[in-house]
Amino acid sequence: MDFLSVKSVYQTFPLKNKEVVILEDVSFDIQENEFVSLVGPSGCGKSTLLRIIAGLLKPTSGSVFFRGQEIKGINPFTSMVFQTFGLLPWLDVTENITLGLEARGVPLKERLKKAFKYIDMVGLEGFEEAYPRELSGGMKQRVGIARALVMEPELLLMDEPFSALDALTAENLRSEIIDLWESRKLSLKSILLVTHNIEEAVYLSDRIIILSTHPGKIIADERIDLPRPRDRESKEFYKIYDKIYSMILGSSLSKEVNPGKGK
Ligand SMILES: Nc1ncnc2c1ncn2[C@@H]1O[C@H](COP(=O)(O)OP(=O)(O)OP(=O)(O)O)[C@@H](O)[C@H]1O
Repeated sequence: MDFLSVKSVYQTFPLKNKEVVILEDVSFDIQENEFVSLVGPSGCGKSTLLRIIAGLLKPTSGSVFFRGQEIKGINPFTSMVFQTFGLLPWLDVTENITLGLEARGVPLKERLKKAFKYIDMVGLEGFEEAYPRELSGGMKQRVGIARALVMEPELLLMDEPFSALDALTAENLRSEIIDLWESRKLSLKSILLVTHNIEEAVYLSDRIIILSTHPGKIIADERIDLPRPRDRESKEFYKIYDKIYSMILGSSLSKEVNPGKGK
């Protein structure tokens, strides 16, 4: 049985009195212990697809299954990390992290115990009572990651989590996420990452799924078999990078040259 299965998902949105197809017949599976990235041109529907998997958006048609069970409503096996962190400015670090647990009805003592565990794990000790405005971008994203992990998801959904950070901070957080995921100490089994950054996708993923745009359709599903930790300078790394890059470029160029194609 597949860990996560997305089956024949279509999504349309209204635009100027017309229904525009954003996602067309999107189907793929993710297995346990896989790190999968979703890449594709801007506007191809990557974030929409994450929201559908999280159960925040009901697709126009099609379904999402988790371990064979159809997800109707919020997907309790997932939590999400956002590009712009999504923190509530009037809550401190601990309160931001425990908000979801509170909504689940977890008692205060247990909420705090779990929050402190994940605050430690993401390296935010000493900042328990800090407010988002007092934190750097990297620290805000650490709160975002702790807030997602404290829900003990089996599948972590990450929507461009590193793209608002400076290069060095992004690099540190990438390594830490890989270490956390590889440690297998958490309930976390698999990660689905949305990214524009092809190098990041090749560095992190077991598989890269490429979406075309207008409408968003899967055009490739590439397995990355390079051993970890990966060497960005290696010939093999470059080869895969080039291949993914050409596929994305090819799909957006063919749409510019022949915009009616695929409709
Ligand atoms: N709720 C909505 N109502 C109408 N249109 C929407 C809605 N949500 C998304 N869209 C449209 O759907 C398309 C896909 O958006 P989405 O954010 O999923 O793309 P994306 O691939 O994540 O883009 P980017 O890489 O730029 O973040 C866009 O054209 C967007 O304007």
